[in-house]
Amino acid sequence: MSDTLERLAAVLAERRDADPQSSYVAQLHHRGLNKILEKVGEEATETLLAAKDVKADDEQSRQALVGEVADLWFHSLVMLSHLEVDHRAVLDELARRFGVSGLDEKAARQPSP
Ligand SMILES: N=c1c2ncn([C@@H]3O[C@H](COP(=O)(O)OP(=O)(O)OP(=O)(O)O)[C@@H](O)[C@H]3O)c2ncn1[C@@H]1O[C@H](COP(=O)(O)O)[C@@H](O)[C@H]1O
Repeated sequence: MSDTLERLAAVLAERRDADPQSSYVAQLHHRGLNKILEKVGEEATETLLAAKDVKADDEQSRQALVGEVADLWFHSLVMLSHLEVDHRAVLDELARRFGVSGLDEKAARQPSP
């Protein structure tokens, strides 16, 4: 997965200066942050709707969710690239959190009564 992310992130970076007529990603960069955020929001909503439709014995509904999450991850990567935030910082943050229980992390954040 990480290799695919690396390769995709490299393409997204190249597209920052590409011709919007010939590339969807260049078109998004050209249209600007608001358009990119609109797409992220749209894909997040489509992900929620697809997730609600998943049925255990229905492979088609599971694949539909996979497709929507791929759209969401893709547009989130375009957003990071547009803002020049290195996607590896997100991977590093997940690695930093690895093994730290969400419950323990939350308890450490809350002031004791
Ligand atoms: N992974 C993707 C990818 N996933 C989804 N999409 C596009 O994202 C869009 C999804 O938006 P919608 O379904 O809402 O489609 P739409 O209604 O046409 O979108 P809007 O008119 O609202 O903008 C579609 O056009 C998809 O083709 C992607 N476009 C590109 N990539 C990757 O990015 C690379 C560079 O793409 P280009 O910049 O187009 O060469 C490609 O080689 C791929 O690896």
